[in-house]
Amino acid sequence: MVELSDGTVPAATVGRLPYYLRALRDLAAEGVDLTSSTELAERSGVSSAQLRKDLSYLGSFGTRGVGYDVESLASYITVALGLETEHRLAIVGIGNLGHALANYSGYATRGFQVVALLDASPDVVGTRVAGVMVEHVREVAEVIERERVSMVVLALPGHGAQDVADAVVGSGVREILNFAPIALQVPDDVVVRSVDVGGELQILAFHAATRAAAL
Ligand SMILES: NC(=O)c1ccc[n+]([C@@H]2O[C@H](COP(=O)([O-])OP(=O)(O)OC[C@H]3O[C@@H](n4cnc5c(N)ncnc54)[C@H](O)[C@@H]3O)[C@@H](O)[C@H]2O)c1
Repeated sequence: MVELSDGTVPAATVGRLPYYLRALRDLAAEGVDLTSSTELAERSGVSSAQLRKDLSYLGSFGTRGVGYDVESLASYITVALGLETEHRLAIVGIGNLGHALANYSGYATRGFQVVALLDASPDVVGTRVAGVMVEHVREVAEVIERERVSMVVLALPGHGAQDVADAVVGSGVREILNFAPIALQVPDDVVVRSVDVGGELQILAFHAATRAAAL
């Protein structure tokens, strides 16, 4: 039994596990049964020392001179990440971003299913996106209960996001992926992961500026 939630596994390690899992699944799809830390690290975009350290937090894996068993390590990480049971997602805010997220086809293979879409606009409510009917955000609590939603993605403007987050948390959801440009206030037992493409691009711009300054 792996316990990732008790703080014994560093957050940065947890953040890299999905990359290891994806690399392992690619290897399995290619018919590879055994892999080395060098190969798995290379495919995951980390050093092999980092990979070995990360995996050491989860337990003891691999046989010296033989490598890692692809299937069993993938299963172990799948369990560690809580992906052996499917997570049911709701997306709130079905504009440009919400449409793109709803239509993303990669959820199923990674343990997720989009079961509910919500918006506030009459232009969108009642339409179907990726096969799911968009419902009004005022019904978010009922929808979460009916569809047994376990995670919510917020893709609405910043000004409405806190109210929606409060309703979502009030309905029992403890994991939120936030694209709205605000820092959400949530209780301590709620995990919010915020995505900021603009911020990531600014970091790349910093590296570009640093490289240019060094020339
Ligand atoms: N974090 C990132 O990297 C990133 C990237 C792109 C967009 N965004 C943010 O994501 C949000 C959506 O962007 P977009 O381009 O899809 O905008 P958009 O205007 O196309 O869509 C926003 C949608 O949210 C709906 N909405 C507004 N208030 C709502 C409420 N209270 N409850 C439910 N739905 C509501 C609108 O009706 C609309 O359909 C914006 O806040 C934007 O800043 C973030």
